[in-house]
Amino acid sequence: MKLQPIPGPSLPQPARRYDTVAVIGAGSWGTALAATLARSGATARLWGRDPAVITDINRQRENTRHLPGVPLPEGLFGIKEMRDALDGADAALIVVPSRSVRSVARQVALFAPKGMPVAVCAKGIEAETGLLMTQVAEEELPGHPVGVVSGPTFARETALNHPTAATVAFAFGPSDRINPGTSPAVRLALSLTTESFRAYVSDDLVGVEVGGAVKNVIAIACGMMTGAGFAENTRAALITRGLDEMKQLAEALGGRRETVTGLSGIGDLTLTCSSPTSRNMSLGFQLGEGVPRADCFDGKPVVVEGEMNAKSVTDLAHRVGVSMPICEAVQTILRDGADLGATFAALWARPIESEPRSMDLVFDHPASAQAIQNLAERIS
Ligand SMILES: NC(=O)C1=CN([C@@H]2O[C@H](COP(=O)(O)OP(=O)(O)OC[C@H]3O[C@@H](n4cnc5c(N)ncnc54)[C@H](OP(=O)(O)O)[C@@H]3O)[C@@H](O)[C@H]2O)C=CC1
Ligand SMILES: O=C(CO)COP(=O)(O)O
Repeated sequence: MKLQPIPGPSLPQPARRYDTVAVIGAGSWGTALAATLARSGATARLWGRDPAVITDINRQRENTRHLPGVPLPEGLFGIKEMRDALDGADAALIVVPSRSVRSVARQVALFAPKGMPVAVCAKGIEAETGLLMTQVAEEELPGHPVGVVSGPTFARETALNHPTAATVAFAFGPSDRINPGTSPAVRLALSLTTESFRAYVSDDLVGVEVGGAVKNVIAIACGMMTGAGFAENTRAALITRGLDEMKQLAEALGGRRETVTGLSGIGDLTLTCSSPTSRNMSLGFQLGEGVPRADCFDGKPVVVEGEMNAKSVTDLAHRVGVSMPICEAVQTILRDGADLGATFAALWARPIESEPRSMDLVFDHPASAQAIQNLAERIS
């Protein structure tokens, strides 16, 4: 008698990294991610809009404009034409400032074959629409799985191979649940894994992205109060209450609370609020010291996402009925020109609230106008 194979459940397939990844945006973070991909054994095609930067990357093995002093590994190739970067690639990362994500995703759609996974690595919310970055990319890239890479990752440290961890999030469809090894999240996480870069996988895009957008605004607040001369108590209060604002917004938009306590939430919030390496913290610090905006960073243009996103974050919070008083304070100072000292004094003098918010208790207290005035003077 001849034995027939018994049909059974298909075995999960092993995970395989992407061999070739296009990195669209040759700034500091795009270069650091391309270096990580190349170190993990993938071919990293790094596209930038400025041919001089690309020439430097290929000739000097260094991005002298955005990441000077960091040697770039083999396997990383600077590419001048976006079409060439995307042609035959297995996946793409979009790594430009949030305000440019829509226009860049539109260009990517011209050259990326349908089905190619695209991860957005910018941190922000679109000003005009209130959409998260992956929602913007999804509008421009129909037919592509769209995800996000986010976490506590200063570009220079990542590029210098310091131990670093981040989250890669894509939606998991039914086939991804049966075969997670073939899902874009797992494959991209593998493609980024090196001896020093550790990637976690998630399916909560909203939770991950809200963390990245809100932490920058809170970091500006921390910088402002540090620059004004206050210290650790103040910063810890802002980080903790900032985390609460992040959590409320993420949940209101359908994200998960536990994502906010992960790398892309509290991880990135702590990093960004703790170090002058952060451009957001640093802007806040200079403003807190009284430096006029035009003179911050010695007048050089610097990407400060929290400054660009304070309004989009608070507008979105209004729309979904979430109270975000710290983000609101930053927004009023940056965008409406409110006085920094008076705004923070008013923030501190708000009615007594419950922690957790779910107790839903609010009590007025007799903070006199004089007390608020006193604190405002100490801050200014
Ligand atoms: N730096 C970091 O540590 C990290 C940054 N991020 C996020 O990454 C995103 C990018 O920031 P980052 O790399 O730091 O910024 P950088 O200022 O270092 O680089 C920005 C890059 O984007 C390019 N760019 C801007 N607009 C366009 C456009 N319309 N088309 C094509 N290219 C464009 C710039 O080109 P050009 O040089 O020609 O102006 C530059 O190469 C931000 O959202 C940031 O929050 C996330 C994690 C870590
Ligand atoms: O997002 C970052 C680290 O995770 C970079 O922070 P800054 O943009 O404030 O420098």
